[in-house]
Amino acid sequence: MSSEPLLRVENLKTQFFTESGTVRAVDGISFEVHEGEIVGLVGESGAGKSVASMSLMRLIENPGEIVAGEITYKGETIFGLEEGPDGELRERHDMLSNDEIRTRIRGNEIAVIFQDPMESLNPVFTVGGQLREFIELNRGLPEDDAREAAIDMLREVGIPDPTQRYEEYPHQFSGGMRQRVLIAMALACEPSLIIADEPTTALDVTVEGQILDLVDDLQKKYGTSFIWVTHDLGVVAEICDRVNVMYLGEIVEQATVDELFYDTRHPYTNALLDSIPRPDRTVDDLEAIEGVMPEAISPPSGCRFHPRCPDGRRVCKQVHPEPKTVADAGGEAHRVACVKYDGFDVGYAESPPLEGKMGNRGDSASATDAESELTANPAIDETGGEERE
Ligand SMILES: Nc1ncnc2c1ncn2[C@@H]1O[C@H](COP(=O)(O)OP(=O)(O)OP(=O)(O)O)[C@@H](O)[C@H]1O
Ligand code: NI
Repeated sequence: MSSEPLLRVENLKTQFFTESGTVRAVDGISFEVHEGEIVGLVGESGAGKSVASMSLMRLIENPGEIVAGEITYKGETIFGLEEGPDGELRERHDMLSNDEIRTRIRGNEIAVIFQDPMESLNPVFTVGGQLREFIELNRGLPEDDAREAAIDMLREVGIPDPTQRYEEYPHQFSGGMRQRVLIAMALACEPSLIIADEPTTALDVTVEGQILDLVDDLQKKYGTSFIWVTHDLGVVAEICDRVNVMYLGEIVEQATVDELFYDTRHPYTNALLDSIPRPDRTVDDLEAIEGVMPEAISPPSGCRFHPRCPDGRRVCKQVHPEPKTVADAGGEAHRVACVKYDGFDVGYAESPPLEGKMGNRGDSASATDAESELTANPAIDETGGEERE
């Protein structure tokens, strides 16, 4: 796409400075969101999806901090650093102030929908009252008009008898209906971008499907862009236009939805795909991804996925791959961070398979070499960091 993106994130790094060390929760991610598109952030628990989302709204709190990168929204700088006269990095002079972020950006320009509506809804006030107050505050409408707008929004998101439900309390709504209320609240100020952090994860599949359909309709009607955070590639397939696959704080694959599903490149994306339930497979056929994701506090050397990767070779332990464009589908770059692809040129083809991975792919030419070099225990890598099986 050639138009200026709505949101541009470049080399974003967000870290938490904890007693046990620095958690590199988001470690240099770059992506864009264009007007009117739904962009997925997908990955397992702990990949850094929520921290990335919160960073975009500058909602990271102590001991966390955005330490590098640039976030540009509609040409304005949400985050950016520059070198000061003493060589120290400091916030850029054109970076929006906390006040501007609070009054102009959050809610009005960029809204968020969280997984648990009960965290966003106050149990002691009526649903309608909360929505009305939100509209009063953010759109500056008088009470009666805000009430009417609130009822309209409830109707818009498919809540039956909105005038009556307006008077009810959050606990009187089902999970799906509460999630609809949050969508109404997010849409109330007609933001250009909505960040939805796993909003359907707690719902059953049927209700989830209904909410995804609703979002699809509303997206078309209002032209709102979305960042959709999920661990479920099934959800991605249903509503996203483009996808960023995250693993341990990094984006390992980035492509349009069609490219990602029909020309999957990264072994981690493949593993995620294999773990999606599909009608043509029984639960027994599902392949769980081997191993667990290591901690972001001491990520594995080289490619962070190498300890779990079926295609892992010795070079994967040594070289840390930055995403590279491997295909260009109609002007939409398909990027992947995996040295087994052309263009990385780090000798993947000649590199021996990692111990414990042999036999997976048939190439065992240097198996003995690999065995003698690596420790006998596949759970320990060269950096000394421990992984669990
Ligand atoms: N306040 C915090 N202090 C320390 N570490 C944190 C904090 N918040 C998040 N992290 C760490 O940052 C990393 C990324 O977490 P994040 O919540 O973004 O993951 P996620 O991809 O959203 O996972 P999930 O699917 O479980 O929501 C994790 O290692 C997490 O432990
Ligand atoms: Ni999360």
